[in-house]
Amino acid sequence: MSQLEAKLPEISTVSPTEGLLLNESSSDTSRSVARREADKNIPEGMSKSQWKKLQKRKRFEDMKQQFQEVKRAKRQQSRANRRIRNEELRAKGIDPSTVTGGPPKARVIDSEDQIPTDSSVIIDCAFDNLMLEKEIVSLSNQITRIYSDARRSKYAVGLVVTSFGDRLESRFDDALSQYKSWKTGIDFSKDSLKDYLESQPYVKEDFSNVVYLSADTDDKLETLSKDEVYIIGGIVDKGRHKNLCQNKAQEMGIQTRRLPIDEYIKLSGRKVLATSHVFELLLKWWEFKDWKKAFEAVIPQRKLIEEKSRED
Ligand SMILES: C[S@@+](CC[C@H](N)C(=O)[O-])C[C@H]1O[C@@H](n2cnc3c(N)ncnc32)[C@H](O)[C@@H]1O
Repeated sequence: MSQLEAKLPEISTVSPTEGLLLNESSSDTSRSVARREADKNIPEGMSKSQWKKLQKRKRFEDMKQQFQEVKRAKRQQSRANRRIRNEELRAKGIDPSTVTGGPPKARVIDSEDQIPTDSSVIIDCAFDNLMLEKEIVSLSNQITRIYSDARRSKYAVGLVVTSFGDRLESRFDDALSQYKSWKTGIDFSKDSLKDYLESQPYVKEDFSNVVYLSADTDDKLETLSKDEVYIIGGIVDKGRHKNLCQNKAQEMGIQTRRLPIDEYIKLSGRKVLATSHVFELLLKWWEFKDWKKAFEAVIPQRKLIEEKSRED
């Protein structure tokens, strides 16, 4: 057991929220004394309930930090255990990679190992005011997923989030603040899509090498090409805003393309995919240069049309 775990035995197996509850259910007397003491420090102009909320948030943050430290220590420990186990196996003449030890983990590829595609993907997040709070949370989680997929992918694409601000930025600041240390692999820009595109030397003045992806066009995206910029709408709207990105692209004079979804996904299913799925599909296309294989790798099997019925 690490020194830290010895110090914090009660939180090593609980989440920050549970940790908070656990903390709050400790001795009533000591808690109320501590609270009475804290109440004496209520800043002027702040109500008691605002002060209580602030204190609760502070306790939560402290607990979260302790929880993360324990998790980090556990990770280090399990890495050390694996090293020892591998050395023991090697000493017995066994190649550790041939011995199964749990599910394989996706490797984070060093960007130098990635094959450049010379293409970029922009996640256009200009739709903050059209989303519910829970949809903002969902979008922020999708962007986190996109970042991690981009880092794990064999192929490198330039990745930019435009119109980063408002509630989306607050959500990242409050709950996903580790994003500030993502030094490579993604850029967060406060610029609007138009300003960003106009400031990039690799974007042609007439936007002819830019493609906005939209489910609402008949034109199909046959292949991806180097030197092109692909835009994906950064929005979760559960189908409320049909044609939103299609219309925006048209107004900006940007061509639109749909994924060749009818060919590979059951027609009864929804044809509008989530932002993160579309990004993942683009990465997989670069890997396989084949939409069928890309769809198979990203979309749940039950949604894929069987090869036979497709031929029929
Ligand atoms: C959840 S969808 C947003 C739908 C939104 N109502 C719109 O107007 O695009 C997120 C984004 O993923 C991309 N997307 C989703 N399904 C697509 C498809 N079948 N073909 C091309 N792009 C798609 C689009 O860029 C879209 O803006």
